[in-house]
Amino acid sequence: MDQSKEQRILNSVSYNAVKGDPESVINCIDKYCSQYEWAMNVGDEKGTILDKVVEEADPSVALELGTYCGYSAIRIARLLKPNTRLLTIEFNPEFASIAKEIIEIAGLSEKVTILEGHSEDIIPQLKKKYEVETLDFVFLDHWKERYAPDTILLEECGLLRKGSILLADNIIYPGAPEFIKYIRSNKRFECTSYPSHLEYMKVEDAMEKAVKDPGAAAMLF
Ligand SMILES: Nc1ncc2ncn(CCCCCNC(=O)c3cc(-c4ccc(F)cc4)cc(O)c3O)c2n1
Ligand SMILES: [Mg+2]
Repeated sequence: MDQSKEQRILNSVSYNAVKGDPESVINCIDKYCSQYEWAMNVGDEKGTILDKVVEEADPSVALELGTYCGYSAIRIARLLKPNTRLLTIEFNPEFASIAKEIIEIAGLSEKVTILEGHSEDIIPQLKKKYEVETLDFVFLDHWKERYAPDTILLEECGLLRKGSILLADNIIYPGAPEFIKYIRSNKRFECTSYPSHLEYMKVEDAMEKAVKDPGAAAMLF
């Protein structure tokens, strides 16, 4: 049976990356996907935006929707403080198991929990089954048509607090028009657009940050 592209990415990381060094895993995946096979990792240009927003959020509990090979999970988890955690949801079992191995090579298995399933099924379980109170940071990188309904679901499940930060990938390409319409017209969120490029390509793309009730936190003091 021929290997999948994701298996070939794992082979490259396993052979070339320095065990326990997240930066070397990130660089290895970016090198492989720009030189040999394109893959839908957030990449280094948008990854730098992700890094800055994660540092701004300084989350105790972070959620990622759409793990894929674990590239963005590693970018997020390498910036997390001790005793903080990232939960990441992936429904494709092959991707979930490849991501688990790549996250292990990066030495970040303690900080990252991969939850296998559909976001719409797992989000309602986060409070009770995964002992989440509220989410400080959410990275949306799964089905683009699920960005808006899952943001509403996170709200309905009481998982967002004043100051929770959402960051969404692929606002231009493939695009998430319903999400943009929803989030920019919702007075509870303050939105910022970060123009960039599609991973490993010269195609325009962007990320959207949405902070819930930003002013409210400031008004308390
Ligand atoms: N509900 C639920 N719950 C849990 C889940 N886990 C996985 N999924 C499904 C996720 C399926 C992959 C999502 N990501 C993308 O589709 C994506 C695509 C491109 C792209 C593609 C072709 C081009 F020519 C150009 C650009 C680039 C990106 O950066 C992308 O992120 C889930 N869904
Ligand atoms: Mg993406």
